[in-house]
Amino acid sequence: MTVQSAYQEEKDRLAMSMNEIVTQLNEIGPRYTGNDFTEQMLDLQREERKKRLEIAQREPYFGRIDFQEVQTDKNKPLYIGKAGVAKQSNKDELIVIDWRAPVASLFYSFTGGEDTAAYESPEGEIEGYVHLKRNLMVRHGELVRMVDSYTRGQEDEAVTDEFLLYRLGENKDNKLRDIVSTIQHEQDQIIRSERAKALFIQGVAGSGKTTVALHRLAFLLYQYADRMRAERMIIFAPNRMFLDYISGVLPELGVGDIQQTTFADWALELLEHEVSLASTADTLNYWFEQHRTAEEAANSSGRLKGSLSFKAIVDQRIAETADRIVPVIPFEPLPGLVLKPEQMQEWYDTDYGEETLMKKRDRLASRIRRWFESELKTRGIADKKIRAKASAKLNAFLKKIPSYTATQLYMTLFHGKQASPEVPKGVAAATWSRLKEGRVEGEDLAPLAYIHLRLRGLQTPTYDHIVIDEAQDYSPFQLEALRLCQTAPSMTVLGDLQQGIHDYAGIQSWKELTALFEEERTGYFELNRSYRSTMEIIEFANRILGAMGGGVKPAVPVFRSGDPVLVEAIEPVSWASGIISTVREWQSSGLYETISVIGRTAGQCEIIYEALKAEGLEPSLVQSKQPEYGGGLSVVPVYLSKGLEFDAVLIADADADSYADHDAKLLYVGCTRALHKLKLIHSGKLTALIAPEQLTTE
Ligand SMILES: Nc1ncnc2c1ncn2[C@@H]1O[C@H](COP(=O)(O)OP(=O)(O)OP(=O)(O)O)[C@@H](O)[C@H]1O
Repeated sequence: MTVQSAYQEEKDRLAMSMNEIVTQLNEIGPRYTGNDFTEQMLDLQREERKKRLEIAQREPYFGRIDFQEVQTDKNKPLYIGKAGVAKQSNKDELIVIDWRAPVASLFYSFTGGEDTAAYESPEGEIEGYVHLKRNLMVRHGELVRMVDSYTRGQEDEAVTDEFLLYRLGENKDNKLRDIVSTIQHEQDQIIRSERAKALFIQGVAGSGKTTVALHRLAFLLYQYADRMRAERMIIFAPNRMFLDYISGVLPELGVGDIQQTTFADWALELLEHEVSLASTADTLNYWFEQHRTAEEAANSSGRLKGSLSFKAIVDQRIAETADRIVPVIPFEPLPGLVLKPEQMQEWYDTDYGEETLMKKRDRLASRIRRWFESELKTRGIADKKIRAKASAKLNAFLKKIPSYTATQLYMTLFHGKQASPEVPKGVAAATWSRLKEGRVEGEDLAPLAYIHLRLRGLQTPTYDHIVIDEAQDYSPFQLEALRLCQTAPSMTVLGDLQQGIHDYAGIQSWKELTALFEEERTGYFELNRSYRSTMEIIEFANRILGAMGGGVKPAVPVFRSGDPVLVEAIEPVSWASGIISTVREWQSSGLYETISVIGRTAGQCEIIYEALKAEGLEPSLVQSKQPEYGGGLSVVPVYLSKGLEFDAVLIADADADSYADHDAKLLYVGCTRALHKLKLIHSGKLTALIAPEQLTTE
């Protein structure tokens, strides 16, 4: 078949598909507004279907794979799209196959060659031959691009990356996008991994971790539709701006209603805002606005409070409290009327089985009260004075049964008779003085959430699946708290140790987190290919990490070449004008949609922001509490740039003063935000993290 006839064939097929989709859409009637429950349910189903069809209408499919099962001689073209569509007249005939369907996995897993390929169907493995793998790009109902990445019998039998490279070369706006049309095999394996596991993903910068996790949620909801619900899934991300940045992906995949939050917001809500959080900006200022040493990070109170040894201290305190719940002395409200401790113990042990500690405590107290009322009634005690005296005794007795909120129990660790000797005095004093005023630091939230869950449990249903992004910044204790929110682990935990810039709170090795789960319930994947940046940028960034040592695996770039990375010395007096002229040049080139000037500190970013604004360049300044990221031209402190990406990045201060030897991860994060263009300027001595041979100038 010639290219022209193949193109015509695809155009005809597209016209047929669009026609079918539009017809089906038009047949969906208006919304039902009455009170009939069955009709309401049917209306919801119709709405669901409408949403899927609208997704299909925007882009019916993006790929085609021709597959011939070994037992047959029929070679079937399968069209893969974001939402499956069956023919109205024959529901068994799929005009579009949902990308999450088992057979669609062939589109992602097939890497070329004449051998048979296979996919797992509910009936077992299906084997066959792939004849064609074709990428199709449809925009506004028109076929705009067609690339064959594999044709059986042609000389080069490996699947080519041409379409992927085309997609990677595109500019980015202010939102992360879905990647269904170009999911790579190693990413697909993670997306389609089984549900009942804690999956850990170590992925280099730009390897698609965030994107993959979001696609995995969409896959799980499709594959386990009978067991998992979007509203019982939750995503933890580092800050609200990041949540805004990723907010477009799930709706585009037809998934809504998944909770998206930060650990701090989640914990504060769980604690019913019993405490308030000292400003996160203060914490960031403390760690990033001045130089801090690795020793300071290692000895930080955050590391201590996130550790399993601190959890052991908390567990011990909970156990001591549990031991004190059932009274060891008899209750005697009236002479001769005795409730024995053995009886209370029996109620406690047998009647309230799996309840949480404080719920058991409350039930025991109610049971004692009921016993008291019924005994008084049986004995016919009506004398008001006697009753009042007995009631006073009851209240005094019940008061002695310990009752705590999470904060109250936590506070006992730091002050007073029961203070833990294992908590260093300075940490105890600082924590206590904050707690007294109802304030906590981020580091207190994991223990508090954990205590709350042990004392009172989760008010909402347990989570079917938990996603934790940037998990290298999580402590083992945080994960232990989240573990209590599930009946069995089903998690996707992703991060990059090389970007672990919050080392005053996070982990040093994945083992610290994986060890919390049974081995057979744990999966570990590595993503080493980086899709975001050009080869030049990745190679440059890898050298920075080389200076860090520690045997970290370098990122492997996709073969996408771009401009060389520029490092430019500039006179201090020309620093601001240098930044302005670079931004102007990039803007006027028309090549880049998103441009970021990345500074080392928030203070420096403010200066840059003002300078750009004075020139009428309309930048936005990214700050720690920001709820949204607007794209365009932005000025970002390096420690807030994590997770984001920009077409062009200017590192504004690559000086030795700004980036000392132990700041390699910070500089690495900054550089790996760039897709196509990276430039670094320095007005003082260049940071030693950049080797002399890395220097290229325009
Ligand atoms: N298979 C793919 N096809 C096309 N683009 C991809 C693919 N995988 C990743 N990308 C793109 O690479 C970029 C980085 O993805 P993402 O932000 O998910 O990576 P990450 O590993 O979370 O990065 P980081 O840790 O640096 O924040 C995004 O623009 C994403 O769309």
